[in-house]
Amino acid sequence: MEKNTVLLIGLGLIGGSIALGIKRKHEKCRIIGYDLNENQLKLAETLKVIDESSTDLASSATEADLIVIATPVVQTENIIDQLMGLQLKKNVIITDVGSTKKKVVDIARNKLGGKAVFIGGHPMAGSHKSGVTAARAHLFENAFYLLVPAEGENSSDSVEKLKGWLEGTGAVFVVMDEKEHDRLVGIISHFPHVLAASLVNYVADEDQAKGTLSRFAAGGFRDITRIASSSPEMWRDILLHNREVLLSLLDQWDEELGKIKELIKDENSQGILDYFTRSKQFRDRLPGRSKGAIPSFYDLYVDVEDEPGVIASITKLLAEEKISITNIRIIETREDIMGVLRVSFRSETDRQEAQKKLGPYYETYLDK
Ligand SMILES: NC(=O)C1=CN([C@@H]2O[C@H](COP(=O)(O)OP(=O)(O)OC[C@H]3O[C@@H](n4cnc5c(N)ncnc54)[C@H](O)[C@@H]3O)[C@@H](O)[C@H]2O)C=CC1
Ligand SMILES: O=C(O)C(=O)Cc1ccc(O)cc1
Repeated sequence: MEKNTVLLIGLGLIGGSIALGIKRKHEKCRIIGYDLNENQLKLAETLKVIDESSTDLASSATEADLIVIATPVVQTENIIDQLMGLQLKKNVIITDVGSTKKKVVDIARNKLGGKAVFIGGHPMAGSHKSGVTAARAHLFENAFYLLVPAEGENSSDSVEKLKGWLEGTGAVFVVMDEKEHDRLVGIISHFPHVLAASLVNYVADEDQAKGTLSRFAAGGFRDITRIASSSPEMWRDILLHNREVLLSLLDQWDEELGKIKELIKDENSQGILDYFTRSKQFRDRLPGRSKGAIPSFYDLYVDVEDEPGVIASITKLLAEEKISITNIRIIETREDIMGVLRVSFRSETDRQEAQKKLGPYYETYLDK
């Protein structure tokens, strides 16, 4: 039987993770990678994220049964344009992974017109890291994966086929239309990135003279600005694509800030308390790591004394149980005595076992 062929265009964090996810359930398929950046392409092959690399997009596309476009969203528009002029396989499915859907799906609908089935895709997990070295097969485990078929309900067979291809990602698929998609992710993902960047830039401007603010920047500031370390190019493209939604959210935001401004001005103690209580209640009820837009990293926080050998002691305990660590980092020093170590695992089971093993020796907790 002929081997199914997948073409992955753009081998960064997301493209690489999709390739690894596809291989989990389709071991025999052939994954061809294409990337404008030769280094990423070579790395992807060396790391066995893809089976072979291509420098000829056109000829690889004509061999593919599935084409996944995993480039920044403005590039995705150009790539659909290029694919349009080619003689593609009859039943090829084209999908993307971009954070915005309206522009891309509109273009696909107008340009591909029956030549191929286009189903927009958006895995709702990721990281502030870029590049194929950060790619992980489990990156999307239990995360929502939004699907936006260009042909609406007419493409339900193809949607099932695509879900089959992507089954190994472990994601939870939800189908919606492009308008609903862009508003939803505009609110819960794009807008928070704008706020994080603006907060950091504000502090940076204020900090210029003395450099004291960043020295004292506490956990809260770090927590809500982590995503400001994401790729500027990727976020530029997202803002250009989701312009209308973001402009309307910024207007509404003025109103929201106006409310708390009034409460402070009026020294309205009860009002301020209610404001924070309401937000705490909503935040506390958000789904945990099992589902949602928060990336599925399995982190365990460990209180440790800031002294030599502490990391070695923890890794030794975990090694005794053969629990693999994917990352380990000291994230905070408290009063120069205690530190918080964040240890990341591959799965929820590993995290639970680690907590059990470290429990008798260290105080551990799941959320910082
Ligand atoms: N980073 C994240 O957390 C998430 C990103 N996304 C979406 O995934 C897409 C990719 O993002 P990342 O993987 O994070 O970026 P990345 O920067 O890690 O990878 C993008 C890759 O695309 C390549 N590329 C750019 N233009 C190209 C072109 N015209 N032809 C071929 N290759 C090209 C780059 O060389 C790079 O290797 C973006 O559209 C983004 O909106 C979706 C969910 C999460
Ligand atoms: O790391 C984070 O907090 C993210 O926000 C990841 C992310 C980035 C872009 C997306 O379209 C979806 C998820």
